[in-house]
Amino acid sequence: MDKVVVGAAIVDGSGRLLAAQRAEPPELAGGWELPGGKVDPGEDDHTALIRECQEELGVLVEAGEQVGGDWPLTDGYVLRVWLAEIVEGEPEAKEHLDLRWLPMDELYDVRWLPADLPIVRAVQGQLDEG
Ligand SMILES: Nc1nc2c([nH]c(=O)n2[C@H]2C[C@H](O)[C@@H](COP(=O)(O)OP(=O)(O)OP(=O)(O)O)O2)c(=O)[nH]1
Repeated sequence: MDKVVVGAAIVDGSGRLLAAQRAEPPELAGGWELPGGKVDPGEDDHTALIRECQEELGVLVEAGEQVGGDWPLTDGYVLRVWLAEIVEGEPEAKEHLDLRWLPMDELYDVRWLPADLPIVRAVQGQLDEG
């Protein structure tokens, strides 16, 4: 079975998407991603999503619609992504190099990790649909 990474497409009240810049490993450092991480053994996806946002950003999020299905990553991992909004706290880069709130017309101004590009396009499409 595929191993699962969960990611949060966190959107604020102005329709901006939160992008986070990876600090490690060296081959991914500097690239931008959606906050999230690996689902622990025995943990469900939703719990992992909430936990990772708490650990990485110090915020409580509420998950909404899923964005697509299983997005392929390397090494037998898949990435599952949900739209999310912050219900408590201000995001801080606790584990990332930097954070940026990207308005929809600046979505591609950061160097997204390769796996994330189609996901960001899907997020944009889903937000456009309303
Ligand atoms: N969180 C996240 N990971 C992504 C994205 N795109 C992408 O290719 N990945 C890859 C990078 C990593 O190889 C893997 C996630 O691992 P991670 O290092 O964030 O997981 P983790 O926080 O649980 O940390 P660890 O247990 O490996 O220390 O998925 C994304 O948008 N968000």
